[in-house]
Amino acid sequence: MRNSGSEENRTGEAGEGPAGGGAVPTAGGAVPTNGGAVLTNGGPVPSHSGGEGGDGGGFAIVTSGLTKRFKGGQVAVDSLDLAVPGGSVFGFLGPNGSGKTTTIRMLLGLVAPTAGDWRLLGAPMPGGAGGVLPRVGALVEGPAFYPYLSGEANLRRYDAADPSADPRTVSARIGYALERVGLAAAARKRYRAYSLGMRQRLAIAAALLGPRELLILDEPTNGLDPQGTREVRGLVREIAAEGTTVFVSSHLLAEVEQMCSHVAVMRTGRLVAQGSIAELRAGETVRIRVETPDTVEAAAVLAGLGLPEVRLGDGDVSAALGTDAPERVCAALVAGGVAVRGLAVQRPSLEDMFVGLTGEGFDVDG
Ligand SMILES: Nc1ncnc2c1ncn2[C@@H]1O[C@H](COP(=O)(O)OP(=O)(O)OP(=O)(O)O)[C@@H](O)[C@H]1O
Repeated sequence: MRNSGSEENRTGEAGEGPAGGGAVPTAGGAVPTNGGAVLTNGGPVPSHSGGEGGDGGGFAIVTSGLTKRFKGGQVAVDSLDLAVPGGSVFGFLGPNGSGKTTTIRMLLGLVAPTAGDWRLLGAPMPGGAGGVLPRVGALVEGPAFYPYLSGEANLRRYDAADPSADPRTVSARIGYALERVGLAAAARKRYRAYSLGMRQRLAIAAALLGPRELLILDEPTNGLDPQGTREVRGLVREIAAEGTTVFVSSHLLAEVEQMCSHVAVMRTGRLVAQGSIAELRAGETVRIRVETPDTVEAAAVLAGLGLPEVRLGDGDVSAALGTDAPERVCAALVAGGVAVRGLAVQRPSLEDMFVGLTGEGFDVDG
């Protein structure tokens, strides 16, 4: 998402136009169906792609060989095979410029792929867009909000631009969306008086103006202060807990680790890793570290328990824990007369795991 950092300036005074500058309304049926997209076949879509979105029984998004080469030859997305399980909170992780926004724009039919196939909620795209996009809420590049209108009035204007939205139910749907993002009490406040976090929550409300099985959010915390970031992360978790599949891009590893059940990692347009965080963690080495003045004795106890990779430090000893219970290790140390000053179970961070997977560091710039 590119709106949030600079939006503050654009909306500081009562301007005459919407604040999001050039944004495409992407909630539900407002997304162009892109019927004219030319696809070349990058390979068959996996057979497991036919499931429903939010029930956990299938894949909400599947791409096969999805590729975007811009005029001038730059390949922004290179033969991408994604499988986003229904019901997951799927973190789409990658440094700036790695192809996340281009992928999201292709998924929503906002830009035509050069090659490849994709399905949303089981429907082949772009042909199925008319039926599927009303079930998909999206936040990409930020909706255009008028600074001098209230949050509620902005949502009314936004909804009016969606041909699939039923005007008879607009009040109820807006009420629900504002309630859902915690802005009911601020519904009548002017947009320009909203904090950054409130603005972003309003943008998410715009994506929730209908019942959504899939929510696609492009860097929803970009440019937010810590409070706004917490608000948006909490909201994403709540929406996911209600059964909506959430596909959220981010360039922040720690954010994905906190918010997501699954992750895919992009680097210069290519997918370098994909899976559930639990799967990715399955191969990790958990270590136990004991702080003690009795390092030699402690090392002997750990070795006696059969723990591998015992390492002696200055005032501490560590070993690979495997599936052993830390309390058993603690009891053995105490029984062996070791003075235990501290005991810690150390799990590698997601960043450590990606370094292990990709053989290089993750360029975190946030
Ligand atoms: N319309 C375009 N024409 C030419 N090149 C483009 C266009 N849009 C994006 N690119 C290039 O494609 C690459 C991927 O950009 P993209 O915006 O998809 O990455 P990103 O991971 O979303 O990064 P960011 O978080 O900075 O938006 C970049 O090198 C970018 O400069």
